[in-house]
Amino acid sequence: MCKRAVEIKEGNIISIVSEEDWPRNSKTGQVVDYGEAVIMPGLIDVHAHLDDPGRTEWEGFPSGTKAAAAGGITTLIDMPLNSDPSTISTETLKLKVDAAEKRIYVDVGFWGGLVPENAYNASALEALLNAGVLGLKSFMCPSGINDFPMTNASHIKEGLSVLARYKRPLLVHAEMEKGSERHVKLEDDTLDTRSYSTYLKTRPPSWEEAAIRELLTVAKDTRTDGPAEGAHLHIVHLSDASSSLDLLMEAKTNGDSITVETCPHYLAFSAEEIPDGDTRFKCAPPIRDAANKEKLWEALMDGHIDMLSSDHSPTVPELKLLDEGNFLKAWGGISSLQFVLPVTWSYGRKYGVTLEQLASWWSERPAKLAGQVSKGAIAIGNHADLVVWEPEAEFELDNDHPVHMKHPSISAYLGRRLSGKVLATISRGNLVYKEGNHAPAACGSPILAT
Ligand SMILES: NC(=O)N[C@H]1NC(=O)NC1=O
Ligand SMILES: [Zn+2]
Ligand SMILES: [Zn+2]
Repeated sequence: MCKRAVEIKEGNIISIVSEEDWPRNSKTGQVVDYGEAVIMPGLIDVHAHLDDPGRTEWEGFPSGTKAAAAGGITTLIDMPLNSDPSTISTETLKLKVDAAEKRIYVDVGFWGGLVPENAYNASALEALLNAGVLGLKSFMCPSGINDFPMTNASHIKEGLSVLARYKRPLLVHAEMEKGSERHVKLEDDTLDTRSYSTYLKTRPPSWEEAAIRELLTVAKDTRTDGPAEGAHLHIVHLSDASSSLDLLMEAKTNGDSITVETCPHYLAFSAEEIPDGDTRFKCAPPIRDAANKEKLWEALMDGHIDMLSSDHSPTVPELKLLDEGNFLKAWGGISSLQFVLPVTWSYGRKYGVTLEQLASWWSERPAKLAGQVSKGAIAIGNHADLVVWEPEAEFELDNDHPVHMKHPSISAYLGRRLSGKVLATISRGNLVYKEGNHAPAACGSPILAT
């Protein structure tokens, strides 16, 4: 690894100086020497639920962005659901932006929701895009949130045709309920609801495969000279590394404008090790078996999975039903925002993950997806969004570890030993986090597309 100095002025990177050139380039400004630590582009998490406004007892902009800053994330894009109301109109976007104002420690952009109510209303979607959402998000199965109903392929086709004019993406939660393929009947009262395998059987890989197969009937519109050229489809949180992934690889070969993310929890955990009743691990799609996890790593290392995101989807501890341990009734969602960098690094080392790959999965490609041309790389002219961290420093994620998310107790990572300690996080030149402390003021900026 080479030694470099990054020179920052007014929030931007103005030069990158090599070690030999330091003396000649010595400047009058403040110099901070981070010694042997690694300086990488700040992470960009394109998939986080901060639940603000309306469900701030679940998370919130201040706690969520403090956790992000402590984890080296300098930008996050907030999902349109789990807040109340959902972000599906210009009015509800305004509520988001107002709620973020002066309460965020890193930059925050917003996805808008594509729902049946607005899907056939091009002018409503245009208004939402004009108001600054970076793209849209929809579900192909029930979302768990009443004012965020699911979409079908025809809604998605309509959405893509509007997005094409804005060159912005549609993110899709790709699971489609196939009743006949549920391997358990939910009304069966002999089910062992504390057993993870019971839950796993309720959402088989065929649900992901069915959704992706359906999506690909409209994804071809995004090809060059297709009716939705300029639009882009992005599959969120892929868990199934078999047929679903094969379909996506084929679509890419055919020229569809399509990318896919997976999340650290699918790369760190496997079904076999999830204890009975431990609903901290419940998410959708579910964490699958160890063989699937190996295949996900292979696909990530081979470049078939494009990027990573947290899908940080917290709730209040009561709704995780940890006492009862009922996997069928507990809230589905993993709490992870602060830990994604050390988790990806710690669990990825045995696969030979490099720092360059981390920067590609967590910064460069997410920036491209979210249309952030001034972010995602340490380059002259870019925002000075940086994480300084020590890959070799190990720490125990025990009760003494400072955790900034609103409900640390529901995180499946608690109790793990991780390597990779964030020393400092710099967002647009501001030191937003340093060794356990945050900047006194919440100086992140809301990001609106123009
Ligand atoms: N509504 C919501 O956040 N759902 C998320 N939770 C989860 O585990 N998967 C999701 O899509
Ligand atoms: Zn989802
Ligand atoms: Zn999500």
